[in-house]
Amino acid sequence: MPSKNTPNIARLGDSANQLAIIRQATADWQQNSNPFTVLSRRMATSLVLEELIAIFTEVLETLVRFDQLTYRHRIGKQDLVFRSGLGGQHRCEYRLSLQGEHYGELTLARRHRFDEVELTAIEQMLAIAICPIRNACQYAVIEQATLTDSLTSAPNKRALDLALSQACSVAERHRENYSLIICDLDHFKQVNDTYGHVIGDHLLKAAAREIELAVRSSDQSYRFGGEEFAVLLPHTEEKDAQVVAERIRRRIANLTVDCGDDDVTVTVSAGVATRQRNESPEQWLARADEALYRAKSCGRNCTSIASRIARSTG
Ligand SMILES: Nc1nc2c(ncn2[C@@H]2O[C@H](COP(=O)(O)OP(=O)(O)OP(=O)(O)O)[C@@H](O)[C@H]2O)c(=O)[nH]1
Repeated sequence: MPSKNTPNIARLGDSANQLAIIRQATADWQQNSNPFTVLSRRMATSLVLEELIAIFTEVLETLVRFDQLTYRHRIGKQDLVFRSGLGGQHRCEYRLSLQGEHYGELTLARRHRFDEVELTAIEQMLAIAICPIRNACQYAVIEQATLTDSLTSAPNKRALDLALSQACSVAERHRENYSLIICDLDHFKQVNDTYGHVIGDHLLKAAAREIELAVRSSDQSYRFGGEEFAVLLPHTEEKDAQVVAERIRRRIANLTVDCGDDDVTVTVSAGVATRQRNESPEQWLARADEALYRAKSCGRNCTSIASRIARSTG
């Protein structure tokens, strides 16, 4: 049953004439080539910030000439910069905000000044674009949150799953070496039991930071379980990944968290697996896990390398 605010065909009347009017109005709106209508129509088609900025740039260009458009925004840890064209010495800059929230900066540049009419046109276009841009920014925040561990701010298990399957495709296509390290803090239950969960959480955050500091910026670390971390290393063969795992292990062994009377320390065990040809993300992860299990069995605070599995090619 439609609510009292929902326009429905019955309330508009049953006449074929009224239906025709609605259909014609929709067709007019869809075919209208006025840049403002085109912009509002096209901006409603995406929730992806980069696509919206590309649409905005394309439609604005039909109205105002400019040499460069730059949009910048920071969402969480991510700096977004979208740029098209080459710059000029005259600029107009807009700080995009709506209801007190900031949604990035937009800069237009060209070799000669923007006049009053052009500035008005740009501002009217921005007035249309701001709501879709706000929606895309909020969507990106939510999307980022679903990929981020809330305690350590490291990417989470879901992010690792996506990265592993992407790494498998790239590794297969380009015959690249990709390695995976799985690290698990040793006897972490004892830390929680002895010092409490707050200290346990501090230690987890500190361990995540140490792992991040131990790897190159092209590598990515993840918290993928309670006290389990993973590092994905592109273009890295087994022996180099082992060096990184050992560096992580030493950094964590040197880590202390001050808890008043005591300095709490922890060690980590690590398993290293370099992806084999035709290996699925699950098989790769399972081999890294098996290596970790071996490191735990060997007394912990050490690194173990995954066994290679011979595969039939037939
Ligand atoms: N403080 C804190 N503890 C967590 C969190 N997630 C998991 N844990 C704890 O991590 C501990 C993991 O314990 P186990 O799986 O028995 O492993 P362990 O004690 O580290 O032993 P080994 O892995 O065999 O060396 C459990 O006590 C969990 O409660 C968290 O977010 N915060």
